[in-house]
Amino acid sequence: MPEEAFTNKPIVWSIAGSDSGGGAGIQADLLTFADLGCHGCTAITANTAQNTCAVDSINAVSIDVLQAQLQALQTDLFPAAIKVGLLANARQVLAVAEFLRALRQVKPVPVIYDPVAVASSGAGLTEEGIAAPVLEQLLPLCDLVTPNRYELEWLSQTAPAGAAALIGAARQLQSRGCGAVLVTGGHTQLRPGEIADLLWDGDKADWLIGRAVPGNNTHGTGCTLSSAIAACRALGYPLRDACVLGKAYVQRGLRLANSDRIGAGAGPVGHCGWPLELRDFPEVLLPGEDRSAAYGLVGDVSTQTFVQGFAMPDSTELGLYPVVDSVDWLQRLAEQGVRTLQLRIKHPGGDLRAQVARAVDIGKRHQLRLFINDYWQLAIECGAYGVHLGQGDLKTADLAAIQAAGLRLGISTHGFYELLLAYRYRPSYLALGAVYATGTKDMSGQLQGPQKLARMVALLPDYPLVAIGGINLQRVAEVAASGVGSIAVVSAITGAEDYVQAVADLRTALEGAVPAASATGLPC
Ligand SMILES: Cc1ncc(COP(=O)(O)OP(=O)(O)O)c(N)n1
Ligand SMILES: Cc1ncsc1CCOP(=O)(O)O
Ligand SMILES: [Mg+2]
Repeated sequence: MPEEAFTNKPIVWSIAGSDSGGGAGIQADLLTFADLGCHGCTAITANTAQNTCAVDSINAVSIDVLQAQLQALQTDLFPAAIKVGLLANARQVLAVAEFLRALRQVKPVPVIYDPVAVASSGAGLTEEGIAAPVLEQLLPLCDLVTPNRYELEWLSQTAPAGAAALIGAARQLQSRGCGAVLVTGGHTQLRPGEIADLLWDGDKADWLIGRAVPGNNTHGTGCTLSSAIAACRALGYPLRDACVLGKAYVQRGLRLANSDRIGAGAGPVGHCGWPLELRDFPEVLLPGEDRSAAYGLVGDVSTQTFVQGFAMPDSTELGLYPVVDSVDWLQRLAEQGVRTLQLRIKHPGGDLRAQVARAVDIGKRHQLRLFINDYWQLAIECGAYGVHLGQGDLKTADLAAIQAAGLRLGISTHGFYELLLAYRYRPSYLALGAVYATGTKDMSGQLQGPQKLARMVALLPDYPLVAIGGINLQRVAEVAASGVGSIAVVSAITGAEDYVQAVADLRTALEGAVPAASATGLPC
């Protein structure tokens, strides 16, 4: 392996207990960090004696020993994210909170807290009386808290029955000062066969619905989930993407470890590498779905009818896809033989309807796959080939009308969560971006880079996918290595000195490019 493979790994800490059985606690955390490409460090809070059947003893370390570990790490191995797990007593909670508060002054770091209080075997893992210091001192320092149903009851002091009550309890817990709450669904099936995690970020409730995996190898799922989320935050994934990836990682571990026989009790969940298969990823529950009621979303703000399945393009490979702001540009590029095009008018002047009608006419004459950005009503009225919508538009556009009119639908996505959300509609294509920074549109906070792009493309290898954002001739090969079937460009064509040459060069580069398994940045 080349030397660079060992450098630049983000450092993630686990402040948690040791599981002598090797299935949970820091043992699971370290396996997870390594699996996801991070370097794990530990500050051990307790040296538990346990196996797959029972927890025999907890054995908390002293505050001095805990602080010594944290100090040693801080001076040399500053973290990119921290996972906090088992804290054995109130003194440890206070010591960790004090340390995290001071660390925050040096540099803010994402903190993911898995409030381990009860093992899956039912054994209590902490002393009584830690809820108050957790709520008052620790919670406000956490970006995400990941309770299971029992831990949610413990911390919210409620016994939520049903989905709506779970949302209420999650909201209440988040209001104590943490950034977000992810309630894991392993102990409650709101619908048969579905294991749904609830993410409340202070703004919005999201249900991430996974399929139940039969089997007994569930030990360490909570630890693994929270450490996978911490690893993904350290790798630069935003919170929602990190939650989706963490859940997929656990799902993969449950699926692949299913046949393992380790110990006589609940065996350890597997640690089986980066999730690259769609079947391990959760579905994002969408407004208007039939099953919304089971997830407590009855009476929600949405008045949308949920529809799935839009007319598909004639090919999954849409090729070079220029996005232009005028009918004249459409005409010029159609004459160059470009087949996929988008009219994206951001500063309308003159008669918009007439422009869309002219564009549709050019599209028909040249047999274009012509998508109209934003103006979906005009696109329907003028009989366009398709429309392109952003994530925000999904809340307001009449998707049922677009589907009924037979128009194709392309949807913008920025990361794993939005990709999974948009895929639920089964649109005609999914756009992934912004791959690189671009002067055309402010995409700060939404940049993916070629490696994340490749990891997303891997989920949908046979679906029409479009990469967009900062793509130019020099970058085509790197983008195409992801396996994406189309690249959308604005300035690489409309800002070129010679657009005819630019079109020819981009097409040649795209046609000559080859998908590469190494584009995911993972061992092949
Ligand atoms: C192919 C393609 N992908 C993404 C976009 C961006 O669309 P949207 O999110 O609607 O943002 P605006 O283009 O409206 O600024 C796109 N236009 N085309
Ligand atoms: C519209 C849009 N959506 C995401 S990035 C982008 C702009 C792409 O423009 P360019 O190809 O010039 O970077
Ligand atoms: Mg738009």
